Amino acid sequence: MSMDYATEKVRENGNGVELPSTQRLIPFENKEHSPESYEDMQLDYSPLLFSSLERYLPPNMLNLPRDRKVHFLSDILTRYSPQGEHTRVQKHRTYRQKILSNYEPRHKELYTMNAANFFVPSFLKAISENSEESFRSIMAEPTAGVYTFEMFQPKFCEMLMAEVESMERWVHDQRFHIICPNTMNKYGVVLDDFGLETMLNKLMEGYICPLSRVFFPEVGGLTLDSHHGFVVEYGVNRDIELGFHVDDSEVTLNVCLGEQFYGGDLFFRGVRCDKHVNTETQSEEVFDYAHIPGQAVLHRGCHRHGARATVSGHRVNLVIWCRSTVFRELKKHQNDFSSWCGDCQREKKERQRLSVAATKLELLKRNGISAS
Ligand SMILES: O=C(O)CCC(=O)C(=O)O
Ligand SMILES: [Fe+2]
Repeated sequence: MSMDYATEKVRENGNGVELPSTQRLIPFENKEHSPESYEDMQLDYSPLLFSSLERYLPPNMLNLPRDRKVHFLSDILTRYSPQGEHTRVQKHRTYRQKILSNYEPRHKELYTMNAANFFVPSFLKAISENSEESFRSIMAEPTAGVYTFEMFQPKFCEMLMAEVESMERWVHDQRFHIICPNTMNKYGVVLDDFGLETMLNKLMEGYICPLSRVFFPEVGGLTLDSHHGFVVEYGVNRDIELGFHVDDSEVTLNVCLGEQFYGGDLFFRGVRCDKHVNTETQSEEVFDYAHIPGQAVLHRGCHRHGARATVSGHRVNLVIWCRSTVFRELKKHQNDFSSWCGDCQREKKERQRLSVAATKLELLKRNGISAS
């Protein structure tokens, strides 16, 4: 089975460049500082990016006026972006503005987080208790690192599907050319592009982060700071299946919204780091999951998976790829991921086994020598 990296179109070809030492962010997040909101400002990059980066400002800059901080951070971001990337960011901004100023939402209530109306009570209770015990009380972990639980109210799922239908009708009527959810799914919409970014960010911060902090701390679950939120659709005249891949995320939330369908099972095949992404699957890593409307699946982005053919009916899933800038940066400086990669773990065990064997042999030899 060959492996694909599912990516979001606009993130392809990102490169980094070295910054002059005079203009640097500090290497560790200042957790005591509460960042300001930049949502009301006209910016070249996501306002959320400015809020996340604020915690990395040199201490003497933290209390400067917002426009000074924006200036400093934009300068850094522009240096990081090769011209192509910068143009892409600008184009994407214009693209979103075009949608936002023309598309009339069908269910405005979806665009603001309303926990009591969105989530089922058991989920809300577990989140408010905020402990591993409370999370486990509403979850199953059918295979290591895959958590399933009831999350959304049926009304929310119906409204979101109706909203997506209305977005698609608008796209069709306007003959608007939309960006696909990612490089693999051709049917569906990027919810962030249609004005749901703020709501989905609240969903990530308030309702995914508490879980990822407990279940996925070693892959950036402690520091999720951005997301890519989209809906994918399968069935007749849509995508049929989804090939074997890893997500462009640290943690993925995948919720089946509906409707009626046969097939479409998710298949999981073990967690891997970039180096081992194409290695063989071990029998204990094989796990298949049948989607149930309203049920969420939470897994690491690097847990290799795909979706089997939806053989009849229509399947609609909400997918949120959650990312951590800090984790991605740290990953560049490491090469042993044995705390989560199945093959790094196997390699480490093998190294330990060889080392124990070598030590035993050495001891035997020494004993042999001293015995003679
Ligand atoms: O169709 C599904 O449920 C899987 C979707 C998925 O894996 C993805 O979009 O990354
Ligand atoms: Fe995926």
